[in-house]
Amino acid sequence: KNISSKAPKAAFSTRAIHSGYDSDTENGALTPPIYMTSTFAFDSAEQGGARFAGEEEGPIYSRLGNPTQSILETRLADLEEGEAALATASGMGAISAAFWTLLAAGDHIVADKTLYGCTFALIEHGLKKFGIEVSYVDCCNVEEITAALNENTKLVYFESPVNPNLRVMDIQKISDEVHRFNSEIKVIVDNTYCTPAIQQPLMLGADLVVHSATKYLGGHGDLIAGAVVGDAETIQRIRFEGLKDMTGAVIAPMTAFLIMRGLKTLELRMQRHSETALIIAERLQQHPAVEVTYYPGLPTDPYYDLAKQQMSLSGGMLAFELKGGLEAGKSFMNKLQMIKRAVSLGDAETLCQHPASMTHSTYTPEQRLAHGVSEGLVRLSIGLEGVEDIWQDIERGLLA
Ligand SMILES: C/C=C(/N=C/c1c(COP(=O)(O)O)cnc(C)c1O)C(=O)O
Repeated sequence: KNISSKAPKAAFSTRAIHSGYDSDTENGALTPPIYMTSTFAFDSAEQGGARFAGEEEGPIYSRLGNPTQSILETRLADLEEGEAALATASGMGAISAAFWTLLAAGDHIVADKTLYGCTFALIEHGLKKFGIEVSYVDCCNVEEITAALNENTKLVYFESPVNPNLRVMDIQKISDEVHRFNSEIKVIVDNTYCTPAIQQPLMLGADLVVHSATKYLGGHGDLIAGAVVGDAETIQRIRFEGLKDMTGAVIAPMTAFLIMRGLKTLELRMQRHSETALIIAERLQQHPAVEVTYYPGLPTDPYYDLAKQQMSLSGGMLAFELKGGLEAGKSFMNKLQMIKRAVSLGDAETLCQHPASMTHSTYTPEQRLAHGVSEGLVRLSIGLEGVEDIWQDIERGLLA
């Protein structure tokens, strides 16, 4: 049962646990069954035809949809305050399915200058190859966005906070200004760093939200998945064009089940990640070996006020630079013992990586300079371990 449909809206954590699933329909099973099937039998030839024609509801084939996946999609749409959601095999599957569905040769998009490395690569080595124009701007400055809009602009795309440098954008202001110019332009926000537990871009005027569900939504470093959330019509188009035919980036039923398991503790985990990250950020900021610390929860952070306004918590991601630059950063990383040197983020385990040579190595050094990914930056995904254990590992690295 979608609890929220009966009473006044249930709490976020209640909906994260229950929304979209009714055990009465599944022999009382407390948790959603995993439909490990590639295809579904029809009662008759006519029923099969009716389902393909969209005249009758019901499953057809697991690339077009699967009951376990559908429960997850209902839940994600509920949590992000969208009409519908599409779960995909990866975050890049979600982003590419959206781009390929919504764009055609000759179209123009505006994107923030700093994007996750593979999103940047999708634009540079994918969209551009098919005649799509891109303007990279600093989306923290709304005037730069509106100045870049033209009659061919179809999408405005950004992450907030940004991976890896934690710049924050004013989602409401951007959405208002872009839609004032042309209400047909879709504002797409990558909400991976926050999750709906912290920030709901659709409530701030955005048209679509994308996620790497690999990260906080799954929350346990044990899957790769993605999601797009938005209005029913657009999600339907992305499902039946970008997903079904163009990317085939279909989510596995087992993965959908694991994400629903992760969602049950999402609010709890984001609270703990945020609480610990703030303590670590404050200590880093005060440490003599640290040049600069980026964390929107620090009162001294340039994005502190805006983050306070549009994010309920400050999240578990932070980044910093050491006074000795890149070499010191690498030496720091190589001294870590409990903290893992690994890309990805949002796991119970604290992870540390070097964007310039890892997640953002798709940018050339010149591009990194222009797009705001500095060579010495170290990124931390603060996990759920004890804060003193995390700090002890970090401090050991800093003493090096
Ligand atoms: C190794 C991966 C990292 N990130 C990924 C990512 C994706 C892409 O998501 P899949 O990896 O395709 O699920 C989309 N959007 C954002 C803001 C991301 O950070 C990483 O940064 O460490």
